[in-house]
Amino acid sequence: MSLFVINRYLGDEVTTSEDRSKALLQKLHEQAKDRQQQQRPHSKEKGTPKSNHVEETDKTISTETETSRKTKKRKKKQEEEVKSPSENEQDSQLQEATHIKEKKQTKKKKIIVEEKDESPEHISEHDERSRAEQESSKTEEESRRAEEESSRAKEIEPSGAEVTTSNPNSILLGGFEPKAVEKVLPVLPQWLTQPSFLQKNIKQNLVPIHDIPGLHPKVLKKLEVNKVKDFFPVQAEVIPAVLDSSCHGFLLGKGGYRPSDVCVSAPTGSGKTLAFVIPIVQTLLQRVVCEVRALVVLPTKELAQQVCKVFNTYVDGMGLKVVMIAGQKSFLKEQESLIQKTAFGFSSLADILVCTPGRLVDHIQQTEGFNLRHLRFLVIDEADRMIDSMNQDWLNHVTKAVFRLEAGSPNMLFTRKEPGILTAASSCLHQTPLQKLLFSATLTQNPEKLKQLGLYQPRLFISKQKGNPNDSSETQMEPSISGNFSLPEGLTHYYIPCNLNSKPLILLHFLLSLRFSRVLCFTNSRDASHRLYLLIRSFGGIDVAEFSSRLSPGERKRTLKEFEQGKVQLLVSTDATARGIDIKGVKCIINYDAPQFIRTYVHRVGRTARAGKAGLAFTMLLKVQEKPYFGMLRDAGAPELQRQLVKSECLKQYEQRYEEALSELQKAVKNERAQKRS
Ligand SMILES: Nc1ncnc2c1ncn2[C@@H]1O[C@H](COP(=O)(O)OP(=O)(O)OP(=O)(O)O)[C@@H](O)[C@H]1O
Repeated sequence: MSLFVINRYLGDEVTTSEDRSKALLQKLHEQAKDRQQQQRPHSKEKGTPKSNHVEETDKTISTETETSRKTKKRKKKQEEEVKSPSENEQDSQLQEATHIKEKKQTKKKKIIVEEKDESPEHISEHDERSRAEQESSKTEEESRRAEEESSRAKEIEPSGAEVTTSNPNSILLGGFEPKAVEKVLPVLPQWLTQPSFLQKNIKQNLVPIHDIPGLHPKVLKKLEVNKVKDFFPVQAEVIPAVLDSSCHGFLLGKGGYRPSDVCVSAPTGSGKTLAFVIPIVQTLLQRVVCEVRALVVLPTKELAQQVCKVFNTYVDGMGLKVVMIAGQKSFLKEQESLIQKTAFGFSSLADILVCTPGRLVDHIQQTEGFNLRHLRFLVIDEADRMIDSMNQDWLNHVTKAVFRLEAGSPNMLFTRKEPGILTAASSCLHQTPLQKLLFSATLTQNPEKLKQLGLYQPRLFISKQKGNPNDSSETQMEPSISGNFSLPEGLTHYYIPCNLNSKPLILLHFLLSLRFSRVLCFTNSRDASHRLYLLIRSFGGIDVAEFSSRLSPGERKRTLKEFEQGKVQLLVSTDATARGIDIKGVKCIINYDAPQFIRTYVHRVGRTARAGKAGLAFTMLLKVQEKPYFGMLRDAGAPELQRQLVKSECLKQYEQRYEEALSELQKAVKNERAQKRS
C-alpha cells in the first residue's frame, strides 16, 4: 500500500508541485491585495478613476482565488494524510525550490514593470513584495556592512593609530591613547637671533676712550680722573649706541623717532655698569630743570648702593643729582631727599634715581609730588632677576607713573601719551621717548619672559662664545632659550670630590695650609652660612665673617667694607652677595654647597676674575651630585670643570681640633635657640 502511495506520489510529483507553487503564488497575491485594500481608504480619499478600476479588478480576482484556494487546501490536507515523514521532507525541499523559482520570476516581472511604468498605480503586488524583499535584503546588507565597519573600527581603535573608518570622510571618535607628539622647535625673533656680538676677551680688546666718537669733553675728563683710559668691549659698543639715540637731545629720539630699547648680555665683571652710567650722564648734561629723567632698578639694596656710588663719581661737578631709594634710610628721609615743596608746588631733587622695585612702588603710591613724567631712561640691571620679580607688578606702576596725565595740565598738546600703533597722526606727536636699557650676565633669551618688559624694537648685544677657533664668522654661537651664558676669560674653575664629613676640613685646609686670602664661600641657606661661620670661628686661626639676611643693612655694609679692606680672610655668604657685588681683590670663590641653577653658578663665580683679571673657583661635590652638576654645566655650554683632589693625609692634622669645634658649635646653636625662645 505504502509502495503504491510512493509511486503515485512520484508520478504526480511535477504536476503537484506546480499546482502548489501556483497556489502559493495565489496566496501571496491575495495577501498583497488584502494589504492594498487595507491601505485603500487613504487612496480612496485622494481617489483617481484609474485606482478605482484597479480596485474592482482586484476584488474579482480575490473572490476567484479565495474559492480555488479553499479547494486546494482541502486537497493538500488529504494528500498530507497519506504522506510518510520522508515524503514531507522532500516536499519541504520542493517548496524551497519553488520559492526560489518564484522569487526569480518576481524579480523578472518587477524589472519589466519598472521599465513599463514607475507610477505607483502600475506596481503589482509582486512588485510590492519583491520591493519589500529587496528593501529588507538591502537593509540586511547595510546592517551587515555597518557591523563589518564597526568590527573593523574596533580592531583599529585599540592601537589608537588609525581612527578613520572605511569612509575616508568620517572620523571615529575616541582613540585617546598617547601618540608621539611632534617636537616644535622654538622660533626666536630676529633681534634675538641676530645680535651685535661683543668681544669676550677684555684685555685684548680695550678701546681708548678718545676713540669713541661723540663723548663730551667733561665726560672724557671725568673718565681720566677716575683712571679709565680704555673702554672695555661692552662699553665700546653700548655707549655709542645709547648716545646715538639721544644725539638730538633727550626730548626727542633720533630723527624724532622713538629710540630702540637696548639689551646687553655680557659676562660678570665686564664693565656693564659704566656702559649705562656714561651715556645717561652725558645725555642729562643738557637738562635745565631737575626732574627724574633716569631710573635705575636693581634687585638688592647693596647693588643699588654700589651703582649709586658709581653715578655719584661721574656726576660730581656736573650739576646732576643722584638719589637712592632702597630702604637704607627711613621712608620719610627718602621722601625728603626726593621732593621739595616750594611756593609753586613740588619740585624734584633727583635727576637720576637708583632704587629697588618695592621701595620705588611705595614712593609712586605714597609720596606727594613725586612723578616720573619726564623719565627718559629706564635701566633694568640684573634684568633676568628683575623679570622674575615682575609678579610684583613694579613695571606696570612705573609705566603708569610715566604716562599719568597731569592734573589740570594747561597744554594737552605736550602731554605724554603711552605709545601705541605707529600712525601718521601718532608720528606727528613729538614727545620725550622712554628708552629701556637691560643688563645682565645671564640675560634670558626666552621671548615669553622678555615680552613682559614691553620692549620696543630692541637691539641685543651679546658676548661671543668660544666656538670653533677656525670659525671667525659672527654666527658661531646660536642664542638659545636656556641661554649660553659666558664666564669671564680669566676664570679657572675646579671641582673637589668630597663627602659631608670632609667638607669643613677641606675649607680649613684651603685657608690654613694653602693660605688663601679674601675667600668668598657660598652656602645654599642662611642657616648653613651661620653654622659654618660659627664652626670656623670656633676652630680659630681664621678671620671669618658671615653675610646673609640675618644681618641688619648696616652690619652688611660694614662686613662688605671690611672684606674689601682685607680685614676678613673668609666671608661665608648666602646668594645675597652672588649677584653684581663688585669687591676688589677677591681671588677665590668656594661653592661649599653646590649651586642648584646655572645662573646662580655664573653669578657666584663671577665675583672673581673681574675686569679681565684672573680668578679661581672651587665647587665641593658629593659623589651623587657630580653627574647632574656636570650635565647642568654642559647644557649651558660652560667649559668642563677640572678635578682638584685633596688628599686625606692633608686633612688629618685638623681632625682633632675640628671635633672640639664641632662640640662648641652644638653649644652655641643651643644657646642661640634658648635666647630666641626667651
Ligand atoms: N673701562 C674700565 N677700565 C678699568 N676698569 C673698569 C672699566 N670698566 C669697569 N671697570 C671695573 O671693572 C669692574 C667690574 O665692572 P662692573 O661692576 O661694571 O661689571 P659688571 O659687568 O656690571 O659685573 P656684574 O655682572 O657682576 O654686575 C669694576 O670694578 C669696575 O670699576
